[in-house]
This record gives sequence, structure tokens and C-alpha cells, in this order.
Amino acid sequence: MSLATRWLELADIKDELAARDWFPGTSGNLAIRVSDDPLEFLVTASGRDKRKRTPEDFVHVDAAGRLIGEQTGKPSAETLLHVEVFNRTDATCSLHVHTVDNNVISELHAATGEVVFTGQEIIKALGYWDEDAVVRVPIIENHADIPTLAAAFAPHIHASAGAVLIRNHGITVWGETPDAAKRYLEAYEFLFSYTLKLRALGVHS
Ligand SMILES: CSC[C@@H](O)[C@@H](O)C(=O)COP(=O)(O)O
Ligand SMILES: [Zn+2]
Repeated sequence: MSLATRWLELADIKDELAARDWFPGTSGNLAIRVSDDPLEFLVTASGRDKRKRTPEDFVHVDAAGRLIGEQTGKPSAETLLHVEVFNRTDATCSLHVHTVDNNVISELHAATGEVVFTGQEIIKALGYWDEDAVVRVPIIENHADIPTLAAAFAPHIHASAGAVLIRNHGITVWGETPDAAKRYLEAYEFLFSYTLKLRALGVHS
């Protein structure tokens, strides 16, 4: 797939997530694979308002997250997390957002290092079709030092689809295709929101 096609795909996903208000305060970053050999990808430029659509929204980087050639703009500060996903799996898209729900869930379940979901129809959107399937989302501590954060994140990357919560920071979700990554992210955020609403009603699942 061409760079231009990939750019448009990621820009459309960015617009859809922006419409959900999932990029508060310039938070969040998105990445899409452009080629496998050598591994190259597009990633959001750092510090930008991801609700706006501009020609400077993404930069083109190599397998280590370094700019390829002359480009204005800086790769996302959290590019190394996407580097880990793309180097370890065949995922084509990796999405990171900060929402109030994913932050609260990460704090509530931090002590156990994971949040577990079962008995929810929406887990079919994550590819779990068994009635008693169990979905586990690992929670890692937030580290200001990004190589340290990436080292804590990497052991939780097992397949071309997955998700990791970063405590009081956000979630990173990846998938085999850009649409799959977006679907997984939406399903996880649904589960987080549902769980918090139940808790607010005094029900603990
Ligand atoms: C502005 S708060 C969020 C940042 O510190 C970071 O966590 C984030 O998600 C966005 O950083 P960015 O460098 O724009 O990709
Ligand atoms: Zn972040």
C-alpha cells in the first residue's frame, strides 16, 4: 500500500477518534505501517492538536522510530511504543489515547496488574466468541522515561492484536488492520465505560 493511501487511512481514523473527543490536551498518538522490509511507518507528529487535519499531522519513520529523510515535525514522544508493536508483530496499526475512563480503570485495577472482562457481548468485537471467554488487559506503571516505559510495555506484546493500559496515562491498542485496531479500541473503551457506570451504581464486577 502506498504512503499516500496509508496517510489517508490514518488521517480518517484520527478524525473518527477526534470526533469521540479522545485527544484531550494534544494527548494521544497513532501509527500505521507503510512497509515491512524495511519496516517503516507513519506516526503522528509530536505535540499537535490531533483534532485538526493538516499536511503536518504525520511523519515517516524507520524501524527505530527515526525520521526518514528531510521532514519538518518531530515523531510522537511515544513512538518507541509503536516501534515495539511493529517490530514484534504483523500489526499494521497502533493507537494510543488518553480517556478519563481508561485512566480511572487503570488506577482502580493497578494493584492486580490487569483488568478482566467476561460475560459481555462486545468482547466478540475483540475476536472472543466463546460464551465464557475471558479478556484480560494488562496494566503497567507509567514511566516518564520513554525507553523505560517501552521496556515495561514490550513483554505484553504477544500477537498482532492486543492492548496495554498505562496507569493514569492511557491505552495502546494494536491490530492486524487499521479498522481492526479501531474496533478493538472502541470495544475496550465500551468495557471501561460500562464497568465504571456499574461501579457508580454501587455494583462491583
Ligand atoms: C500532552 S499530554 C500527553 C503526552 O505527554 C503523551 O502522553 C501523548 O500521548 C502525546 O504525546 P505526543 O508527543 O504528542 O505523541
Ligand atoms: Zn500518551
